[in-house]
Amino acid sequence: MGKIFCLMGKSSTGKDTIYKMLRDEKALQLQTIVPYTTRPIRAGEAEGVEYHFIDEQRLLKLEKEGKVIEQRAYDTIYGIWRYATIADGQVNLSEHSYLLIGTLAVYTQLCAYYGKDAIVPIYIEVEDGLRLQRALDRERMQDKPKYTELCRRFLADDADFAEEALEKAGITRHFENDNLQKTVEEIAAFVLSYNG
Ligand SMILES: Nc1ncnc2c1ncn2[C@@H]1O[C@H](COP(=O)(O)OP(=O)(O)OP(=O)(O)O)[C@@H](O)[C@H]1O
Repeated sequence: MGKIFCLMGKSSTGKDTIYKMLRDEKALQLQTIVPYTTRPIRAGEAEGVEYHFIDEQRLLKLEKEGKVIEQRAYDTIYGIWRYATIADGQVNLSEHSYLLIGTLAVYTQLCAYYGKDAIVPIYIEVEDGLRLQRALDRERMQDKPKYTELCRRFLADDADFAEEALEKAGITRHFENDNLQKTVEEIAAFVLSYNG
């Protein structure tokens, strides 16, 4: 039986970077799940690649049809953006294992939908000062840096990933992302211990 490996961590801990490296590591044979969002499509993104871009009405319809596995809403300075994983036939755990990036709430909802045994948490951690530095460096490279949003997310992180909440969810193992190559190797070995 396959697993869904759920990468989690505060903002700028390297989830996206690590996700791409694990996804591209052929030996791990991890499939991806395209999530859905109501946020506007960004330059460089394509429908069905990073996300399926849908509007609120479509999401509501999917919800009524019982197809929403998990969803979350972010009250951004641009309005409410929703993100969701939808039961649209992408996941077949009898054939494959999957990799996705989630929040603690996503992890909990996935456990409720698929059963705790099917979901493996991978919690990534970076010391706060270093993490803020990486966030700032990344933002500064954008055409229009959004420092207010960066600060909002940084402050929200503590509540989203409170230590008690992690413990309550049974997430005890933490992967420190101090050295990218080493961290990815560690996580890859962890994934292989399930799949191998
Ligand atoms: N081990 C590392 N050493 C140095 N820089 C790193 C390391 N891992 C990731 N980074 C850099 O840190 C920044 C944040 O990484 P990334 O965008 O992957 O994080 P994220 O957790 O997906 O962030 P967010 O949740 O905010 O979208 C990027 O610029 C990335 O290149």
